[in-house]
Amino acid sequence: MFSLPSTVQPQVTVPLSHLISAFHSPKPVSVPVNTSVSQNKHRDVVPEHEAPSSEPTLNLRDLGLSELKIGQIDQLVENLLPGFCKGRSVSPHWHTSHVSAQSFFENKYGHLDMFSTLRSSCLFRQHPRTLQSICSDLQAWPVFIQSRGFKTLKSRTRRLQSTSERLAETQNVAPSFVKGFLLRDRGSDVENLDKLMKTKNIPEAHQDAFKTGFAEGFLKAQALTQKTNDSLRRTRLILFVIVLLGIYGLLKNPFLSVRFRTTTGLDSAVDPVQMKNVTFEHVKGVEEAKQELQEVVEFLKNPQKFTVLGGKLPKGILLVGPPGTGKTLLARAVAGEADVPFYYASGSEFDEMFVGVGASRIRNLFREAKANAPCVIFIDELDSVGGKRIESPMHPYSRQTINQLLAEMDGFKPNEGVIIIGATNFPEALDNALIRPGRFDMQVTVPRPDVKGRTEILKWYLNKIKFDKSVDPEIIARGTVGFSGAELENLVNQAALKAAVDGKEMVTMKELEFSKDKILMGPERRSVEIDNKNKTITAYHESGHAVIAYYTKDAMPINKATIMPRGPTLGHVSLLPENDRWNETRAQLLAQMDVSMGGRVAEELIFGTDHITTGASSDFDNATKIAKRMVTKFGMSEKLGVMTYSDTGKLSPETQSAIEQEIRILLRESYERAKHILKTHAKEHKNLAEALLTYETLDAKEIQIVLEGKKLEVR
Ligand SMILES: Nc1ncnc2c1ncn2[C@@H]1O[C@H](COP(=O)(O)OP(=O)(O)OP(=O)(O)O)[C@@H](O)[C@H]1O
Ligand SMILES: [Zn+2]
Repeated sequence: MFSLPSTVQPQVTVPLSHLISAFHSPKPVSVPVNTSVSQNKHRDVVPEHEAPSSEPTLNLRDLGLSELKIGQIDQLVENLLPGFCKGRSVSPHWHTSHVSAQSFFENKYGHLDMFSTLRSSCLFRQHPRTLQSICSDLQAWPVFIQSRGFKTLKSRTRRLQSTSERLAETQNVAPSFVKGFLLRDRGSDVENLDKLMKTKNIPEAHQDAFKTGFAEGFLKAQALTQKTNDSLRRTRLILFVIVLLGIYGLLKNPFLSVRFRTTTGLDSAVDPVQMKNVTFEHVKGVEEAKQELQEVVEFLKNPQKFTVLGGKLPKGILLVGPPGTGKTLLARAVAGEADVPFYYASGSEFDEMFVGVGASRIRNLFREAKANAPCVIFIDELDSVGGKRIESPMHPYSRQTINQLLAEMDGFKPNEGVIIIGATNFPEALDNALIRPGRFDMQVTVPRPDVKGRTEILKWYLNKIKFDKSVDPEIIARGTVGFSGAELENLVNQAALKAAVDGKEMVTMKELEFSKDKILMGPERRSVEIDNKNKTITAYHESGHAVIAYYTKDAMPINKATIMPRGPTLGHVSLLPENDRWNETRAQLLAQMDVSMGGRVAEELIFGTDHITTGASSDFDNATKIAKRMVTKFGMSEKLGVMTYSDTGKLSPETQSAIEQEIRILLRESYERAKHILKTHAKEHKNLAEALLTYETLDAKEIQIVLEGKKLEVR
């Protein structure tokens, strides 16, 4: 009899299938009745199961456990693996002596298919844990299949062996027996068990304990193995998930994804956009460019019409102009007018560190475009892909990319209906091969808008917001020389924001002027505390500029004077050209110099030579630049004649000193003229300075009222 004291420690292990076989042995010798009944039943129903089993079948007697009762085994199992036996009774339909693995794969190969393990591991754990189901589970583990799980068994044995050894020592059981049992052939091991009991003269009284220990050890080992295998499965599952995540992450990696996208043709650069909503109507102030592009639109609308007549249109059009002047907008408008797909690509997208990636993207782009002709391909920042083919460590494969672009452009016929529009701010940086006939052979300049263009652009964007009737876009346009379309759009937007912040319902000239100054000179610095003395100096300085501008015939009309600090300045006077000046006369240049001098002259006249300030430095910069250009570039000096002096550093010392002298004379004469005007109009100067101290900012009309000696209406 197995007595199952809970203190008995596990000692050795045998394959569970042996134990199962033992339960259902067809040769019960001294097995109690209840066991033999179920075994007989089993034999009656499925006798064929026993014969083909390749697994050594052992019975309780073989194991020396013939006196072990089912109830005892249950109790043992329940003690060691609580819950395993819950509700278990020897199932009447548990009739197999050969325990098959869960799948064909396992039966065939002797180990688990990793994927099926992962798929089914959860389900397994949810099965009712009858001994049979546990056995089935355990059966699947290679360690329990003697013929195939040798390695695992050995390693596991080693682990258990060490436990057994320790226990054997403490319980006076020879370690050699344990080793022998585990490592040798099962049949002889079982014999050894019986023999050992005899040879070691284990007393009868201890034999039960020995057997119980034997069985308990087996079951504990099963539990241990199950745990190990569970955690092994879990680890495998976690590893599998990590590997999957890793693969996903790698594909998301820019380098790999670029390769992936390009090789699969999924590059985002080749997604066309239908440009119906953008037309020439949306592009203002660049009439010439629009006219030149009109014929391209006609061609895209009806390519056959052109080819029938033998006409040949350029393959590539190069839009050249400063940033923000509407090149992209124009290209979109071409596609929109013709109602064809628009393929946008930025040159920098092709500028790849990796060999072949840029070239491959170009190939993809052209392949897609040709398949969807007629269409427009727009390559922004063409200089970054089509720059001169220099060897640079920064762009090691740029040569390949340009060559690919050239090859693609040569690769389709003019009548295929694909128009390539490139845009650049630096046409001089482009590779010569790109701009020869047959490639980008048509150049369209998109300049900064003139005053008329600026007015149109301002009107266009003003119409998108609420603005007061008093707003005169032309005045703003006159004060925004050199602004691009994008900057004008920004100006209107900033004015709208300012009006909203101030709680106004409409945008007025004030907000527009405000945002113009902000863009030109930086934000207002209202928080800056300027003392009265400095405020007074600034007021006289600024009104000095204004008075000179007002009384000098060729000076530009005044737009505004202010002593409000903004950006790096404490105040300023803005002048408005009536029109964009394409040329300037000598008188106009001298007038500009005089106006610049006005600030310092005012300081000197009002506060004395000892109290002049540093505030005039930028005025002198400006005046000196004009004087220098008059002498060295415009041939406006009698002494130095009609000659240009580009690199003054390389000139002879005599010429250099002659130039310097001429510049100095021009500046001194200018200073004297300014002084004369301010002395003559000292009263007006004073009135204007006081008005500025009172009102901070005065517009053109108010300045005129003050200078005419009239009283300003209280604001
Ligand atoms: N002539 C214009 N008419 C109307 N809007 C314009 C004009 N020029 C620029 N804009 C506005 O400025 C925005 C930017 O212009 P766009 O991108 O076309 O300039 P770009 O010349 O292509 O600049 P970049 O050289 O920096 O690429 C446009 O979306 C448009 O809102
Ligand atoms: Zn000044």
